[in-house]
Order: sequence, then C-alpha cells, then structure tokens
Amino acid sequence: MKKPFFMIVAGGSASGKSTVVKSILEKAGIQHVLVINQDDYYLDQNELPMHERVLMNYDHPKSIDIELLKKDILMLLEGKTIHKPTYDYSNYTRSEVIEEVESKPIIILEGILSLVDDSIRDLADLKLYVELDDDIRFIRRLSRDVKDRGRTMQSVINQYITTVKPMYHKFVKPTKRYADIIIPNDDKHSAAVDVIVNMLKTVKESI
Ligand SMILES: Nc1ncnc2c1ncn2[C@@H]1O[C@H](COP(=O)(O)OP(=O)(O)O)[C@@H](O)[C@H]1O
Ligand SMILES: Nc1ccn([C@@H]2O[C@H](COP(=O)(O)O)[C@@H](O)[C@H]2O)c(=O)n1
Repeated sequence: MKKPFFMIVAGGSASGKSTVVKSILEKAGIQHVLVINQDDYYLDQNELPMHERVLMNYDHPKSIDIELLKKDILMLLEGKTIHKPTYDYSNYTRSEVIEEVESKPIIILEGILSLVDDSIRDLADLKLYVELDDDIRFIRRLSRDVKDRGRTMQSVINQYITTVKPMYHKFVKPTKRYADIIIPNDDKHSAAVDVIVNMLKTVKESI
C-alpha cells in the first residue's frame, strides 16, 4: 500500500476547523478519507473528581497524550489499524468507547494544537491553518459549547478568560507560521477549500 497522504488542520478554538474539514470532504466526495480529531487524545481524567476536571487547562499542549497520538498517526501512516480513544466533553474526560479505526489513503489530523509537536508536524504532506477574528471565535464557541458540549454560558466565559485566550496566543497562534495554506473563515472559505479539494482529487487519482 502507498503511504497515505497526511494533512494537518490547525487553528484556534471555534475557528471552523471541523466545518472546513466537512466542506472539504463534501466537495471532494472522497470516501477513503480518515479524520482524526486531536481532542480524542486529551489525557484520560477518569481518576479525578469532576470539580478538578473542570478546572484543568485544556488548551495547553501538556493536556494532550502526545505519545499515543504520535504512535497512532505513525501506525496509520504504515497502513495499520488503531484502537482510538474517544472524548466526552460533558464529562471532561475520555469516554469508555474505544474505536477500531482502519487506515485510509488520506488522513486528516484536526485540532487546536495539531501543529505544535514538530515530530508530528514533520510527517505532514500539507498543513492548513484556519483563521478567524478572536471575537467571532468567542461568539461561535459560546453558542456551540452551550448547545453541543453541555456547558453553561458562565463556564464558557470563565474558561475563555482564564485559559483559552492566553493559551491561544501562547501556543496556537504561533503555529500559523508552519501552515502551507491559511484559510480565512469569516464569511466564505470556498476558494481555499476548492484549492485543497483539487489537491486531494489528484492524490485520490494517484492511489
Ligand atoms: N463560516 C461559518 N459561518 C458561520 N458559522 C460557522 C462557520 N464556520 C463554522 N461555524 C460555526 O462555528 C462553530 C465552531 O465551528 P467548528 O467547525 O466547530 O470550529 P472548530 O472545529 O475550529 O472548533 C460551529 O457551531 C460552526 O457551526
Ligand atoms: N474537557 C474539555 C476539553 C476541551 N475543551 C476545549 O475544546 C477546545 C478544542 O476544541 P475545538 O473544537 O474548539 O477546537 C479547546 O479550546 C478546549 O478549551 C473543553 O472546553 N473541555
């Protein structure tokens, strides 16, 4: 089997990484793409009581089980099957579900900190950074976290001020310089998405 094409999609929280990946997949009509969400690799916190889990900093690189993520990406790039953890935002820890995931010809890793680790970054054939104004990201995050991640408005605001915003400026935003393509996601991202879709179609044809 040919080595899979490996793409990384980084960007701040609620910049639209998942939405952009979804549009890429819809437009490309590709069945053989595997998306790995870095959030599934948050460290397991089942041993901690809930009041401690809530206070953790989920925007620092140390919150991710980077060794497991690296091991799994390397296995997928060798065409092997992995047993991937899954994440439960409402309980601030891994869920009990372990997914058996087969490698595919195109692998996309998505996450706020996905361009931080150089050994993972150096494996990528293409690196994207989704960019959006901080205020709009905060508004989108607030609305999404209350609707989809079981959060209260006050908890989203507190977390944003204490960890999300400072960690974004310290760790996430500096990784923009590693990106091959920067995708603006204010109104339209279709032109950038079309460029990437055409690249992936070429990759697909060469499989
Ligand atoms: N271009 C856009 N216009 C309006 N809302 C958007 C756009 N892109 C994403 N969103 C919304 O913003 C929120 C965050 O987007 P999401 O893709 O989950 O971001 P990320 O994966 O970077 O955290 C979601 O509720 C999503 O529906
Ligand atoms: N228990 C957790 C774990 C993570 N988060 C936040 O998720 C953000 C990353 O996901 P995006 O889809 O927004 O990129 C990150 O900023 C963490 O703060 C959380 O709130 N709770």
